Amino acid sequence: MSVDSDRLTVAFLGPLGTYTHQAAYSKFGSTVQYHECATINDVFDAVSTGVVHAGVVPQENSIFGPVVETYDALRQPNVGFVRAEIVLEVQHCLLVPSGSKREDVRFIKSHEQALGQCRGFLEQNFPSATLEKCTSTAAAAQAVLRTPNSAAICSKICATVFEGLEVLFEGIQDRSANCTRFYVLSTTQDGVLWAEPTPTRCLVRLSGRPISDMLAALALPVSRLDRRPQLGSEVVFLDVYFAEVETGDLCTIEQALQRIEASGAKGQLTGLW
Ligand SMILES: O=C(O)C(=O)C[C@]1(C(=O)O)C=C[C@@H](O)C=C1
Repeated sequence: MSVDSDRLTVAFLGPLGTYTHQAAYSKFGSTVQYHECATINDVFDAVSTGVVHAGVVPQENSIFGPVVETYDALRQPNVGFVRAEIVLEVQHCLLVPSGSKREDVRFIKSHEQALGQCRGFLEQNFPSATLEKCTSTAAAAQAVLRTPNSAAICSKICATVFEGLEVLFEGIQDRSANCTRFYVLSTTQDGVLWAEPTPTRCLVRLSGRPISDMLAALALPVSRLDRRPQLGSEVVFLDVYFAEVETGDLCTIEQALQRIEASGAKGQLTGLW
């Protein structure tokens, strides 16, 4: 779908102030129209139903690893097609209602990923606090304003977005270098204005045969491999694999997909960027 950038609509995991929002802004800037979603699944829904032209979802963090909700969504056919990636540096802060002190904090809220990235800090500084998962870091910041004795792990930006919050600790993730990688989705593979003109990488979803057989049939350089349990199967430990492959050449990819089908497995191109 080819549209002018001022008419382009981009879904992201909201509310304003999430890292996903910052990642989306770093790619699309101020001219597009942003569409805030409450969950990662809602971003996939907005993309697959054509409500928006593009969607941004977190895919992997350098401390805590793959974002499970994103891979779970990618197991289904036609949920969106990856057309770009964004890498964002993530420096987490602990935000509290203005005037609160460290000893007031009994509940710490955040996205599961951010809680995981700050595990060491939390164990050391707040060993008896109750950790509460929220749909995003900015949703956690919003919730802190309604919940006494709570704090949120989120971006410093949330102290500006939501009035009444202040930064108690800064740079609290377990390693100072911390990056999250995001996938940018479009509804289909075709005609995307913002996609790379010459792709160098693709994402292939593989299922149905042992992974060693499927990789042998693929016979292309794989730079990362993720797996999740297969949906709707009665067989235990049957997985769907996601291979990032180091080629953007459609003819080469098509031939690899034919080899995979011939081996009795299923292969679907799920991204090209
Ligand atoms: O909650 C947010 O701010 C998000 O954008 C989600 C998310 C994630 O799921 O990985 C993104 C980046 C950070 O690593 C932590 C959380």
